[in-house]
Amino acid sequence: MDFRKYHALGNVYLVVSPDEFPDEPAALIIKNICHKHYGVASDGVLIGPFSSNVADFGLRIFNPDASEAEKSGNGLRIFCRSLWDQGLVKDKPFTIETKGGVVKAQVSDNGLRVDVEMGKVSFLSQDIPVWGESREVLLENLNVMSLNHIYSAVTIGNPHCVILVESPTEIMAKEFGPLIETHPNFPNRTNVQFMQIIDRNHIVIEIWERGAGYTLASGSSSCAAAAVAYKLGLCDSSIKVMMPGGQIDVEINDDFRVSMSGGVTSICHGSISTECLSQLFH
Ligand SMILES: N[C@@H](CCC[C@H](N)C(=O)O)C(=O)O
Repeated sequence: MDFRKYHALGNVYLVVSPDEFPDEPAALIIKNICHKHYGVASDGVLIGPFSSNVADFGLRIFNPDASEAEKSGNGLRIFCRSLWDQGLVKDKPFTIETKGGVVKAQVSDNGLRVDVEMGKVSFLSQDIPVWGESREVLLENLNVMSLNHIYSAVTIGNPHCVILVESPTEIMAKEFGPLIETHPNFPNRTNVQFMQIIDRNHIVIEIWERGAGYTLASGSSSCAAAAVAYKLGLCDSSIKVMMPGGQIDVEINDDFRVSMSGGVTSICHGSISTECLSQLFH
């Protein structure tokens, strides 16, 4: 199975052609591919381009636990870069269909930078989803390990739970992230961000990703956290999101449509052996 490996600020994805998957991708194969010891080491697998009736290209996004994500910001930027590397796009805007909606993207700086209009965020419980009556989920209480967290929830196609803290740490994300990801409030599980407001245009986040665990950066998490900061009146509409892996620039317009811009780096191309794909290691 041939793959292209990229990272976006340390968030690693493999891009694989749909031709490599004549059937529905098996969970074992996705898990093996992503495994850091038994596979190629990746935060997810991007399968595409598919043909699409509503966009220029179609994309499916898989987490390392083999769950399918509706959207991924870094995944999308990486997929755009792989299209550019294959000569399928140039420097003009184009569209991509994901399970979480159609996005518009543009590659620039000789493939090194990609901008994506990620779509409109919603804070409504039924859209995210979060259990309970219909409401915008802003500054609610979440009790985890006898500690009360104040969280806001948002979807940009995939679900996010943003928690305001004074100083986010990796330990915080790793300790509380898995418990919040699977908290009964979130029927589809959730991505989790611990967010510090630096000033009106800068935030810091630490991330725990649904189905992937601790990651150095996340595009949809950046958009979600920035949208919450803007919604709560803590930041302006132009926000630099700083993560352990680097920075993503997010713009939010008046009707909460969110765009992001950031770097993508090619790591390698390769081929995964059949024996690696099919053995049960874990
Ligand atoms: N790394 C991603 C998010 C990938 C999907 C996520 N784990 C989910 O299940 O929603 C990003 O850059 O957005």
